[in-house]
Amino acid sequence: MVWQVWYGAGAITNIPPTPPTTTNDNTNHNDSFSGRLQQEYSSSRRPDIQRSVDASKEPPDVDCCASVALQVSLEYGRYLVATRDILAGEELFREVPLVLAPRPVPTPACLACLRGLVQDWRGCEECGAPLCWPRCPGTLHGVEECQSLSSLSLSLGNSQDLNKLKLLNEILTPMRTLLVLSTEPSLRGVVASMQSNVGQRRRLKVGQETVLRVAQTLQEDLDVVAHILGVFDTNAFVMSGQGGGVGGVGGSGRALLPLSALMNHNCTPNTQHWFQHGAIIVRAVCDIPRGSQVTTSYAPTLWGTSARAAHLTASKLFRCRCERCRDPTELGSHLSSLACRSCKGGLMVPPHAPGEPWACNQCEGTVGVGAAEALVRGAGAIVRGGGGVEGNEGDVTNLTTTVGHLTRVLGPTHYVTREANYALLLALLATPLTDVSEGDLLHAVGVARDLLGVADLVDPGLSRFRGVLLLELTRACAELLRRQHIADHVVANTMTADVACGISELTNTTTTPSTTTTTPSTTTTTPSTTTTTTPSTTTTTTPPLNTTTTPSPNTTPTTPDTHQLPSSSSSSSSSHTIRQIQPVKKRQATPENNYCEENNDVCTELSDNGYCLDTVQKLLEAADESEVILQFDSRLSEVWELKQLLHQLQR
Ligand SMILES: C[S@@+](CC[C@H](N)C(=O)[O-])C[C@H]1O[C@@H](n2cnc3c(N)ncnc32)[C@H](O)[C@@H]1O
Repeated sequence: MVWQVWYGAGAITNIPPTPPTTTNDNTNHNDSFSGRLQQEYSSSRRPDIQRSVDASKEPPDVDCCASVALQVSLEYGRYLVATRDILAGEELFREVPLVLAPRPVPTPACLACLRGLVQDWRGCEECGAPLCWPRCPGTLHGVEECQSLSSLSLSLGNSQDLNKLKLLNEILTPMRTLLVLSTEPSLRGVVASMQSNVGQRRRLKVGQETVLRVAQTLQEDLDVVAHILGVFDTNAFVMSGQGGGVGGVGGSGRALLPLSALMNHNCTPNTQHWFQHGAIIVRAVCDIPRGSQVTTSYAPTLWGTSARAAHLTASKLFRCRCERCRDPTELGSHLSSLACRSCKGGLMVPPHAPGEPWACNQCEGTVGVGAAEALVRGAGAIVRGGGGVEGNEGDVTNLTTTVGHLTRVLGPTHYVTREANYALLLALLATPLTDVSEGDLLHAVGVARDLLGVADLVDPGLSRFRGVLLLELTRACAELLRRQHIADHVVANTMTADVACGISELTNTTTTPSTTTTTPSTTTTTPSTTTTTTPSTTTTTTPPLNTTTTPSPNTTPTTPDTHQLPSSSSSSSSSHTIRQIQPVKKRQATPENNYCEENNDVCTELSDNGYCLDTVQKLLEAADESEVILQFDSRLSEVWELKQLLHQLQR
């Protein structure tokens, strides 16, 4: 049974409070609504604290879900565990947001649908706040909010003042939360119990200026505002318009999802989430044994350990100690390792203990921390520079050059190189594949295979990253197959090793592929990965390129990417035309005319169109898998197009 949480009707109100992670704050109760909320918030953090910690020994008490239950520990706070053996692909629950608010950025978003606006936006006739058009069908900008904003006299009227826009987006988070709680008082306990890390934030001065500014503007209690802003920064999910996001309109904002927020972090998570029809859908990506934590990743899974740690300590104020973080090789993916300068092919692996030198895994070479960090910082300039990744997500030429630079500076396995390679893969296959050169298709096959190897290690199972990679690999292979056959080039021994390898890779993505990819445009040495399990993530956002893990004290943690899996947000293409398969003369499969050599077998059966049925079948199986993974994804239609093409080849 899938647990659905729809607030306002049968909402959960029995979530125990957060265990103590901070000392108590000064409280200053009064009779105002905010005072009452603060009172509940404070009481939930005092007498109940001990109880909630003791409750960790009790059976889980989230009562309405058959699959997950709540547990509490001093190390992790509250977290969800599986109450039974859960299978990969099972949906765990769906939840609609309690509150949806724009991201606290200095750019205008329509307050009704949260769609980003170009500079020339229209103001709401009543309060002047940004709307995409006066009758936007989005439902988020209600009468009460409009009245509250009018009373604040922010004089927004089509403002280009970035500070004003930022302030507006900032105040909307507490304003909307307080409005929801005033109409649904039963939910106050839920919000009050959510972890806000408010004590640590105050000590570290994280976001304190924002708290002050927002509290003053709203004339609300400082502690209440601090709690709500802390709750959002600690718990909110970025909800994007993909799949009919906000208000059914398609904007993107921060969503407060109290149940989903109980999933703790792991750098190799066992769930994945999507947004569809305004709700989050949480699904297992791999089997989750009974009693295990149900986890998500708060940082892009493709990022290296230091980048993830910097993000987690700055925005979520904790240090992750998962298996991947403790392993300098990152489960064999070597996403943080650097190319050794002393030997060919060796990798400089980060030390176990901070401050120790990095050591080559093949020769005796070592490099000091300072030099290693300088190399990574240098890569930042490449990524952000004129021809880098940022702003050039779709530019094959620039990305090819960037990948070359990064491969030389950092090595082929480093996460920054692989992120650039991922961007390149998407760019290569973004145009209709019939227009992509054979060389680029072959290169895409090599990159996709390499990244699938990484995914197998750090983001395995039915993760979106893996789904997208499977889709791209299968699309490229299907096009190569179709094209080679049409061109009548496919005879014994003429098929290139890359195509053979690419197609055979589809049949078994856990087999470590050969390490060299011959690229027509560039030559990339694909890193060999030592392990064989699956998965992936994707981000086109440039990760932090420093290795420090200290939170910067004076900055508001950027939660925009809270809980956002490395999303290959750039969907690589919107429409792919499927060409009618050209009739080709039927050939007989013989050892001399054998285009199934990649399977180490003679092609025994051909379709009426002359395609090897074995190969098409394997491509179809890979497409089926990506269909399961991308079931809720905006790229699902591309999987269907691919399958349509493969069915044509099969006939
Ligand atoms: C979204 S909340 C998760 C629910 C939270 N544990 C609670 O009790 O409400 C995020 C916070 O949980 C804690 N947390 C999450 N994952 C963790 C992990 N792997 N190790 C330690 N703390 C973790 C951190 O304090 C983090 O700021």
